[in-house]
Amino acid sequence: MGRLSIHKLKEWKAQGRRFAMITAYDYPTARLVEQAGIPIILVGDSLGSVVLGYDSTVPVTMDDIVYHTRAVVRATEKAIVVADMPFMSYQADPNEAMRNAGRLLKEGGATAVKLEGGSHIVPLVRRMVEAGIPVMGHLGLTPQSVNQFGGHKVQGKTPAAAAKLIADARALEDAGAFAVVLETIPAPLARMVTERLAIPTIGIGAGPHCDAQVQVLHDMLGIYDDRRPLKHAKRYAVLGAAIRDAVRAYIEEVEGGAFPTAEHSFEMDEATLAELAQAG
Ligand SMILES: Nc1nc(=O)c2c([nH]1)NC[C@@H]1CN(c3ccc(C(=O)N[C@@H](CCC(=O)O)C(=O)O)cc3)CN21
Ligand SMILES: CC(C)C(=O)C(=O)O
Ligand SMILES: [Mg+2]
Repeated sequence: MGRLSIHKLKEWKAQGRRFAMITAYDYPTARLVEQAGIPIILVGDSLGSVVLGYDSTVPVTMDDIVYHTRAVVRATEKAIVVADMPFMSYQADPNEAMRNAGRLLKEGGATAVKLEGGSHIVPLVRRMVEAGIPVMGHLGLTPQSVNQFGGHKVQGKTPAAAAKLIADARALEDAGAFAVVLETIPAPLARMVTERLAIPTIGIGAGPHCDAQVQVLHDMLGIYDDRRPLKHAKRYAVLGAAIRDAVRAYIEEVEGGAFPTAEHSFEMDEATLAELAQAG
């Protein structure tokens, strides 16, 4: 049967059908999100924050993304798997960018790649699409530029910044991008972009009018229930507390001798045991 086609997404938009994308970085979580019916999985460079413990996405490498993409691809058969191109894997040199994008498809097994940025990456996006590499765009709060922005701040708030974002979105569509992520921008601006494009917009902190939404899995699942929740994220579960409680119960049972019992232990037959005892 194969994976969902990227071309379906434009049809879904035309039909007014909304959809969800979610991040996953490993085999068990990718399996679970596919079983739940997610059509698109993003192997986001947010893995730097949520699984590798960095305080931004800047340190994430090509090798990190390839490694995690392979695990996600092994776990799934239907979902479109999009791999984030990490910081400095496409900004320095277009030829290197092409080879890196190729690696994500050839070695990683991804269906598509995602790049942050607007008009300045449009020629590269066109070249990738012409080479057979499906590209998802990413505008607004592009976390790889956190040091340029001076923090994770709402983008596109001034008339000039909003106009630039709309122009960038159009340029990405013209270059052949199959969808565009809009991150942390005012909801009315995301609505305007959504109305003006034929390709789907995928929002995160971009309001309810986008064609699709994306969330970081670990935020949704409440893995970090001790941190202040990000405004754009909604906790659909509190797995942090559930994991901590389970590990506490395990520690207590080991320390108190309640685990393991016969139920989780293996027997030996009486004859072998007798022979062993005799041998001294
Ligand atoms: N766990 C996690 N979730 C994410 O969505 C995420 C990451 N990590 N790491 C990579 C980037 C960084 N992102 C971030 C990080 C912080 C804010 C933040 O602090 N937002 C403020 C609102 C910003 C404003 O008011 O201008 C907030 O209060 O949530 C937003 C996006 C999004 N991505
Ligand atoms: C938040 C999404 C859009 C992302 O780029 C990531 O998870 O890295
Ligand atoms: Mg990312």
